[in-house]
Amino acid sequence: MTDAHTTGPFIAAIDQGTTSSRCIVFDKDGRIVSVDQKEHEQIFPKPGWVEHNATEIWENVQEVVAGAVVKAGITAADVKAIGITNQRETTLLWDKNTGEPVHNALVWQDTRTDALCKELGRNVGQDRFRRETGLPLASYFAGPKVRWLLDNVEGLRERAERGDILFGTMDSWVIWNLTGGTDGGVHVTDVTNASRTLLMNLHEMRWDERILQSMEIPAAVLPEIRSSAEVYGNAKGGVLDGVPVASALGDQQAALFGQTCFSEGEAKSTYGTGTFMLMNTGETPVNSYNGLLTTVGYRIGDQKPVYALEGSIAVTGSLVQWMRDQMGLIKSAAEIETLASSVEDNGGAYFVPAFSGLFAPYWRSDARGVIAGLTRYVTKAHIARAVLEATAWQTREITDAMTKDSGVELTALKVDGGMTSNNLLMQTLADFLDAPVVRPMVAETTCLGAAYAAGLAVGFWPDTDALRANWRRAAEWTPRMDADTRDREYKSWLKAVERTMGWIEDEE
Ligand SMILES: Nc1ncnc2c1ncn2[C@@H]1O[C@H](COP(=O)(O)OP(=O)(O)O)[C@@H](O)[C@H]1O
Ligand SMILES: O=P(O)(O)OC[C@H](O)CO
Repeated sequence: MTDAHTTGPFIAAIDQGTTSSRCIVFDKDGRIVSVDQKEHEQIFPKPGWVEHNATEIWENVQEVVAGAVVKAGITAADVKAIGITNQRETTLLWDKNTGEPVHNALVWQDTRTDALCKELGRNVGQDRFRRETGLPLASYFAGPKVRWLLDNVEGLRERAERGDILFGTMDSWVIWNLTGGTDGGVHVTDVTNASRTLLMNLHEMRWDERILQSMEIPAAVLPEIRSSAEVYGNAKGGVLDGVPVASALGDQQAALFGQTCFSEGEAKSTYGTGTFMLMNTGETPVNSYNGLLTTVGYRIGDQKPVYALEGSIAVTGSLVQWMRDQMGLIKSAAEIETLASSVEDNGGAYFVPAFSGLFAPYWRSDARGVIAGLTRYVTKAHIARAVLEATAWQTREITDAMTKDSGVELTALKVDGGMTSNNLLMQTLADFLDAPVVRPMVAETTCLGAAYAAGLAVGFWPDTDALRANWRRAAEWTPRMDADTRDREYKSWLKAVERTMGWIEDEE
């Protein structure tokens, strides 16, 4: 049901995430009117391989859109635009004549392209990729996943070269289906998603022909690159039939937008399955010399693109899930706070969750997880504490790199995402960063950002100043730890990180 104080019209945002798809309906003040959400299966065919069934995902998306619209008690006529946001880099190829995926989607966490990336590094050179795309050559990104599919699904390369196959990250897949699929669906992506493929020239916002050649990817499979806020087409069929599909942003860029980080130097960090900190660097891409990514923050219509520096951490909330599902040490994610709070400190234990190698600032695919400092004294409560500290220390490493690259000292950090409901974690974060941590009223900043971009595209909101006015602080944590303890603990953490490196040998 709609909130008693809200009247239409509304914007609907779809977030196709790593663990679930959700749809949220927002009103003009950026308040949530209704939410619907559904999880999808995580498929682990081999160690290091992670897949999603894209057909299941599209069915879930349709279900949650219908669910959110019904819960809001509205119809398509009340919805001015649909915004899309998505897990980034997750890669799908499908047949444009049948609409059938040719293989499960390869998820961003999947490491099967490690060897391919090493080979590309030797043949083409790391520097070329960094220079043209802003990214290090790593299995995280979409391009190598496309190449793997073309090389490993029988007959696929020929079909792709004939023009029968489409590539997309989840934004493209959802938009294509939403706008009609085999019946005239539009095949597009936005600049933020394209900037995560290792295939887009970051300076010119176009597919890079030389990189496509060296990756052996036919241009015929690629979607058109569009801005993050414009009408791509109208929804065809379903409960939102006829509503303009008016934004697409990778989920982390959407959170930057939803946190209204529209000025240079403003940053946010989102704590979900993984953690991603983005800092707005304005209209110029800033090169990173400290292990961060240079990426597109957003582009509104035909305005200039806005760039960002990003620190990506692969494993944060998923470590809590692992403690729950694989270790059985807690029954719910929230229980980690109770368990960790039952002890004063980590008891000397440090947990570096390098399950998919280490992302920023190291980019080491040969690293694997380590629990260091174990003695008989350590209990499961100390491990729970070390799990939470791992997220906070990894954030600290990224803020250090951001300061070095941008020259901007962190004065406060805007946070969002599922893990921010953990007060102990938020306090630990403020302690380790030695800076205040601030959470906004609407913690669903990813959907909010997609809604804001779609709303700007159709004139629902006039400009970014109107969006800023909606941002309100809900909670703040200030640092309490003394400098000596912080420095000593940080040194121990860094020592534990060293122990993770070089675990995987080349031939593995
Ligand atoms: N109270 C909590 N303490 C620690 N982690 C939590 C808590 N609640 C949820 N999480 C973690 O947050 C993640 C879910 O956050 P969410 O923002 O929905 O993630 P995503 O968008 O990546 O699916 C899960 O990995 C879960 O383990
Ligand atoms: O779906 P999330 O929130 O885990 O986000 C995943 C990121 O976009 C991966 O780059």
